[in-house]
Amino acid sequence: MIPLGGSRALSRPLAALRPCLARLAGGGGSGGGRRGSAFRGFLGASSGAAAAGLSLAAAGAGGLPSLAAAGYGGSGGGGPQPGQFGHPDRRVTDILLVANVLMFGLQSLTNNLVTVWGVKANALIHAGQWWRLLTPAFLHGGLSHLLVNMYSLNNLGPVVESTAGPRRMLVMYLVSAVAGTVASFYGSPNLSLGASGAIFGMGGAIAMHFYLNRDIYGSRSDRVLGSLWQTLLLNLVINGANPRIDHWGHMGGLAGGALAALLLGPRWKQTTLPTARGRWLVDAAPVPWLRSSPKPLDGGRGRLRDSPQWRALQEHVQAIKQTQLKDLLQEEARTDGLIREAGGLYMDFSRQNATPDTLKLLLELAEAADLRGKVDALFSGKHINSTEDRAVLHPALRAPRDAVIEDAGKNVVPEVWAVLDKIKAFTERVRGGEWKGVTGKPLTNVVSIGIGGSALGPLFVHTALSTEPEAMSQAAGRSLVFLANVDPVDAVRALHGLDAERTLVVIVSKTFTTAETMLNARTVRAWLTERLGPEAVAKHMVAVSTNLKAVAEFGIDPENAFGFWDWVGGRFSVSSAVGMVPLSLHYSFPVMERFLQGMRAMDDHFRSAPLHDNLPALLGLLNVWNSTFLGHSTTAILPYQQALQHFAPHIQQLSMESNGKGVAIDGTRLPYETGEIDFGEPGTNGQHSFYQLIHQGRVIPAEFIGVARSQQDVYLQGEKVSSHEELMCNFFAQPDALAMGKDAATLRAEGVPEHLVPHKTFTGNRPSLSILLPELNAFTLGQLLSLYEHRIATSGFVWGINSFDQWGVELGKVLANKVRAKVQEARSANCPLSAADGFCPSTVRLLNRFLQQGQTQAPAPGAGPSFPPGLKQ
Ligand SMILES: O=P(O)(O)OC[C@H]1O[C@](O)(CO)[C@@H](O)[C@@H]1O
Repeated sequence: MIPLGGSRALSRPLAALRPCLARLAGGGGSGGGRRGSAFRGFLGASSGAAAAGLSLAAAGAGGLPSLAAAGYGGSGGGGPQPGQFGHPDRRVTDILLVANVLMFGLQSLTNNLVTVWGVKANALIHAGQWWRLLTPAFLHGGLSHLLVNMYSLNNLGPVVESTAGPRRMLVMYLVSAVAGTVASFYGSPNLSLGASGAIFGMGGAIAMHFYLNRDIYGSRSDRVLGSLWQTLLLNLVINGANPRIDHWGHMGGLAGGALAALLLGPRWKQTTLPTARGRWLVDAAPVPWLRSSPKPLDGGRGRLRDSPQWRALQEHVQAIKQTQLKDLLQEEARTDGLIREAGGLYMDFSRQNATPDTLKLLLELAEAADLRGKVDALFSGKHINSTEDRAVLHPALRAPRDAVIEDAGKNVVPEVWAVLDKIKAFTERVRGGEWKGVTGKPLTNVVSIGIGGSALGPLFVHTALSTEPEAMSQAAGRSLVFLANVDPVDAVRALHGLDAERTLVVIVSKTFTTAETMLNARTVRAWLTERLGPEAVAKHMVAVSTNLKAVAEFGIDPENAFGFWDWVGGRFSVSSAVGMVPLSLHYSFPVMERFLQGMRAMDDHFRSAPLHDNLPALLGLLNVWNSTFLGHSTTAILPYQQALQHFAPHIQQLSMESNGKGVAIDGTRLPYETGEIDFGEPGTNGQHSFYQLIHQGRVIPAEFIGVARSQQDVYLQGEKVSSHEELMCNFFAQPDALAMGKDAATLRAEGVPEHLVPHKTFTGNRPSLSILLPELNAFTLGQLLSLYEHRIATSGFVWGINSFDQWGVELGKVLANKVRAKVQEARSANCPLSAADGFCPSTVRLLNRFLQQGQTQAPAPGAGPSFPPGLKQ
């Protein structure tokens, strides 16, 4: 709003208004009293509200995210865009725009009689002309005044309309308009007019909406609120001292809009509905009059598929299918655009079936899926593992001591460091020989019992560091083996030849109920106590678990247990005590601390780098591109580094248990496939095994991981290159072979016989990406692992699934319990199973054959364990 008087065109009708005002004010002539002087004041003013409106509009246009894209407003996920005049989702905004323009036309046509009739004039309002509380919001003091306000309305109106709906938006607009005039009426004696009070109200409504619904929007709320605050501040700095702006009107409008949004909503609450599946957002606005109907809680997945961003990528697939990598790879600029580096890790994805346009579209999809908000939710302890109502805070496991990361209002970092300190003290005592076995010998062998996430990650790290010079020297004279499978053969493999007197057993199980781990733990306990007596448990067995009660019941002193928390998923637990206890025993705590620091460095990068340069985010998006859009269901993980021998099996669990889901996070069936089949082997072994298929059979996107400096290199006299260089030559050759292929013409030119040409042809155009590490040590290993942890989370966030639960593993476990009971029954009754036992005919036959052929005998009561020969010596 501006005090009226800046326009010469208005001076005549205003002059006509003057006696009337003076009379109503009880003053005489033109100058008496407060109102008279104010009247003189505005006659000299100009339409200086322009800057005020413009700056707020800038926040609306540039700073505010597309709410529709977040899945909470508008239609089809795309939502009304400010510039799309005539879009059905911004009808009220358009009506208001037209109304203002028409009114301005009328002001001109009537030689400002309309202005005189409607302007805010305190004396006339006092006299009962109440319409003047609303009408000033539809009048303007000049063309520039109108244009700036309409620009602002065009930016902010659709945001309010998409979040609150058209009717509520209209009410808020009118309330803000009146609130602006009322504030001006009480605070300023000047005549004034303009839509900016109402437009400030739109800003207030947006701010209130994002504040009230910050649980739903996550970091998006913070960004919007931050942007609005900045705008307001800027406004005050630029225009605060400008007497030609009706600040009362602006502030009144702002407060009116905020209050209207507070009362009218929408105020979203997450809940379930008795009548529908999944979780819903229900509008709990205090004034129920204009409440919205419930919406499925989603963040975008179902609707993400219908979004313009998704459709754009689908259409883009056709364009990509017209391209050939052998041509694309000639483009220098494209190559530059598809290479990134962070923390010394170099990532080249120019051999993806992708162009910079693909990247742009994928980043837009990430925005539509609120990837940034979901990442922030992860790091800030929101319970994003909604089916288990748990936070997902594995980054807290490697956070610095002074970090603050909260779960349910409690900083978890001190607890993390309490356990790390305990691990450090314990492992130093064992490694230093202070902690001895029951026979007084130092404990130099470690057996780590655990399965899945309680084994695969630590095993991968153990192998990766076993040839790294420093770790190797720290591990001198020590051994570490992993016992995972319940197969007794695995127990023999792990224990055969071990000296019990020098062996420390670490039982690793998040739940401490996993059948395989607990049977193995009982087996190894029997193996130990048979040799060293029952007192061996106290000195030779420790545990890592979240279930310290079960640990105590097993017979392990809780003092010898290392806890972690339900906010650490099993497959994300390498950096907890799960990995830190056995690996620090073997490699020392300082080496493993560097591993944590490497993970932290990549966590920080993931959290803070823009998505465009964010390695894990880009990897995750490329996964979505390959698997969902291009239909490649498999990913090959191909480290050219024998030390990474167990990397692919760990990633297999990390990825497939996380993202192998059939329903979205709200329980609705997904309209697309998620997850990928991961497999891999180190090069060059894989080349002599399955590479045939990836070169000429199915198209399988490959991830090549190479290391510039080897942990151990050999360079023989007379060889052209060192052994590591020989290995790396393959690392560089294979991606090009996949991408470039070899065509029939080249083969013929080489004189290949015609009947062999089809067999020797390589179609090429097969996607891969290459990651190059400077070297493989504890730090870079941490970076690599964190890169893949976050890449997998990114894909899951975009797919709209819960990557942090694993209900799919339960059914088989339950059925195994039933089989166990029936096997025991059948053996003790010495009677075959039948259909009455509740199995299908096939299982009955298989089980009976097994019982017939198996040689297992239950031990006689009171007899010792029946150990196989491999465990007897
Ligand atoms: O650490 P725990 O509780 O023994 O579980 C082992 C593994 O079993 C699983 O629950 C799957 O069965 C994995 O998610 C987990 O890593």
